[in-house]
Amino acid sequence: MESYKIGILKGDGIGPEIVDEGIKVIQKIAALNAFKVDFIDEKIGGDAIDAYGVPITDETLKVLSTCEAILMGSVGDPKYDHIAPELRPEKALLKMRKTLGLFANIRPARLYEALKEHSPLKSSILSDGLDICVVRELNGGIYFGEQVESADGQSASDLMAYSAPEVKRIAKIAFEMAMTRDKKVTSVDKANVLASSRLWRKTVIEVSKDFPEVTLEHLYVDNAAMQLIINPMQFDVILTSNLFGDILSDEMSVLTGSIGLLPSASINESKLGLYEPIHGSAPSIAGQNIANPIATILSVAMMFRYSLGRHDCADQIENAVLKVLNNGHRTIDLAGKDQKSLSTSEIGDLIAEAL
Ligand SMILES: NC(=O)c1ccc[n+]([C@@H]2O[C@H](COP(=O)([O-])OP(=O)(O)OC[C@H]3O[C@@H](n4cnc5c(N)ncnc54)[C@H](O)[C@@H]3O)[C@@H](O)[C@H]2O)c1
Ligand SMILES: CC(C)[C@H](C(=O)O)[C@@H](O)C(=O)O
Ligand SMILES: [Mg+2]
Repeated sequence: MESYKIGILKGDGIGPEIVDEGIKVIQKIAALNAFKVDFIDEKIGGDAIDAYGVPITDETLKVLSTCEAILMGSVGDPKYDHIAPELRPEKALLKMRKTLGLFANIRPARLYEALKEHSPLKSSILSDGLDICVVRELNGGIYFGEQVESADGQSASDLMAYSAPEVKRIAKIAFEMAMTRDKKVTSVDKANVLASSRLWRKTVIEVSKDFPEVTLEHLYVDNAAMQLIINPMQFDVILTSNLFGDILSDEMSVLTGSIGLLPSASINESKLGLYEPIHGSAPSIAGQNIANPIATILSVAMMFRYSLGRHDCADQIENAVLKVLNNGHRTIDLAGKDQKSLSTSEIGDLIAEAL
């Protein structure tokens, strides 16, 4: 019997609740398609700090590197806001992304017909639905540049640096993605101000020559943030750097109705992938069984598509999510004022049943 080894990182806040629903869906899919899954539970973030004193251990990273894919919930909690920067829960995520070489962060956003009224945008702006894929560079830029804090605590700096090979490899992913979609890439930078963005733009233009069928446009990030609101239909693939991609993807999630819906894949050269919702640990709703698990469940679908090569299972999961939404089932982030909301686990049950 075919079998897959999947690393599980529940993490902090709503992480354990939403990952449990992801596991529920994997178990049902495995039963339906007659394959076996070995779940390897590891700790990350505050959960690891409490157990081991560090947000991720080298042993955990080693174990994860032997998996075919990793499913993560989220990390972070205000209670760790004042510990040393190297020990923060978020540092674990950055270390894992870097150590495992997960340089390509794919963040698709789709507005489902059933959720149209949940988008803050007028229906005239969203006439044909919305289907955008952000391809975010995840191993470089300001997240990994030199950080300096003066001894007197009066100045600090973060370096935003990119090399041409780093830009090239993520640009290639974006153009390849565009070839499977509407053949348009919008590269977002700040080339009117930043040297690293000028290198970014020059390199993206070079890579575009290998993809003559793809239309390439460039936008400055400030304008891109505005264009996402006034004319989101113009976008197909958005190619951008680590920081800009982080910000624009949260903005984009709102257009689809809720940040609780958006999945992500972070992939390396050998297709090992980390799959996680784009949102965080949502501390204020943690432990109440009310978080939306759909972003996590759609991340599981991406796992089957990108790391496990099981497009059939990915389609099955995406169709089940669609069915549940079309039947009007909602967690509290999407329930109307007079509408009954379902819990995290009830939505997970319904999706598993709909498979
Ligand atoms: N990948 C990650 O693990 C990740 C991503 C972003 C933020 N964080 C961390 O999470 C913590 C909280 O950060 P934040 O508040 O800025 O962002 P957040 O994404 O956790 O929450 C933003 C808002 O969205 C809501 N929300 C998020 N996910 C939801 C879901 N599934 N269902 C319903 N509502 C949801 C929250 O309640 C909150 O109102 C911080 O420690 C931050 O560093 C972690
Ligand atoms: C928690 C944080 C390090 C992370 C990021 O900035 O990449 C998060 O916001 C995300 O979007 O995955
Ligand atoms: Mg983010």
